[in-house]
Amino acid sequence: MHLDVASLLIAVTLTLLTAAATLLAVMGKVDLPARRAQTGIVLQALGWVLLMTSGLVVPGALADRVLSTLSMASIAAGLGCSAVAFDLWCGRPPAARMPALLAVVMTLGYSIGFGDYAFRVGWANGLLSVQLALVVIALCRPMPHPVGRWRWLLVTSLLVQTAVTASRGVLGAFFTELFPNFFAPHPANELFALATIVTVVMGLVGILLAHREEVARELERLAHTDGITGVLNRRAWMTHAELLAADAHRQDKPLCLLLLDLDHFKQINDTYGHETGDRALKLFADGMQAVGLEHNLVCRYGGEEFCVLKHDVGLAAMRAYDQRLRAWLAEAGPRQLGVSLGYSGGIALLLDGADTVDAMLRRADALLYSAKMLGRNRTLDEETLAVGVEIK
Ligand SMILES: Nc1nc2c(ncn2[C@@H]2O[C@H](COP(=O)(O)OP(=O)(O)OP(=O)(O)O)[C@@H](O)[C@H]2O)c(=O)[nH]1
Repeated sequence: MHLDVASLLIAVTLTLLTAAATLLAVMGKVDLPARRAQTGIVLQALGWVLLMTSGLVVPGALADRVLSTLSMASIAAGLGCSAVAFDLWCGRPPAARMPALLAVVMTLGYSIGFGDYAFRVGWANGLLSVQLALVVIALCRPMPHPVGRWRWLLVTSLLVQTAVTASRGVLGAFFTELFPNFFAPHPANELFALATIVTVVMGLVGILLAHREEVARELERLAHTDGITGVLNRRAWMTHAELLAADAHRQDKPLCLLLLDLDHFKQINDTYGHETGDRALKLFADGMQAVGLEHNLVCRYGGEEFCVLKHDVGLAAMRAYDQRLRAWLAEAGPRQLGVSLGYSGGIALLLDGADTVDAMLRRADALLYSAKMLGRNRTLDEETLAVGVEIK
């Protein structure tokens, strides 16, 4: 079977253009990592179109130099964008500086040394393979969160690309007479074109899988958190709380719950509008987390009610938390919102035996109700209520 290099290179370019068009068409409205991946593949496709066009002009002429240099710049920049996308999908801040620097240095060197064929082929392919190898290393490093098998698909695809690109660099730089031209019939060119088609397809599948995983992670996060305040919603909080209660029973450790309800919240909505009401809810949740120290499981329980659960701490620590929160709100409410925020609360401790989070919530709710009846802006617990004293 005879392989025709020109047709293979056209097939590479078409594959890349198809992959770029597919990513733009099927991903829809996307977040930052997917946008970077789209830009990456579009730039690589553009780079190949420019490379193919450079084959149509007089070799070594100015047009060849300009088209080839732009092509290298586009391919290297595309690789840099893809590297940023992979970092973000892996849950890491993107390390964009090194790929960008390599892309700039490679393009400049290529343009300056264009007249020397051996240099430019060795230089461009050498630095591109370093860029590829760095992406592979980044993908192989331990991840902050579990990632799917798309990682290994991309690693395999990039490793193949690294190997063929590096071999082209070595052949071009040191065995120049055996490797006359990118478009010439040569086994290395045929292998390069075939490997590129295969790796583009693998890369496309890897990118789509990584994007799908990111979307699934985001959906899960949204299902667990409250949209306005960013803290856990009641359902997700209950799941965690029940596990903590089971642990506390097993290890005979304290567990303490505080149920809070903003005072006269309807008035805030009515006076300043719902948007300010929403900002007040967010500020309140921020405060609950800011003063939390450790072991602080916060949720928006519903409407203007919040709940915090602390394990390994008793009544005194929860009372101290309540005081810190009141002090924080007294300062932050007027400053950030122009409104004073007050709340009533009820504290419940996990009791021995078969006590549950549900039962704790019921007890805390009864105390919260008493706090409202006593005039609001106070927190009650079973002890203070029994002796007729309340924290305020
Ligand atoms: N802005 C905003 N308001 C909300 C939200 N959820 C519930 N609310 C409002 O919270 C208010 C709760 O009103 P009430 O149950 O009368 O409670 P309150 O005014 O705080 O009175 P007390 O609890 O008795 O001190 C209602 O006006 C609800 O519309 C929300 O997500 N955003």
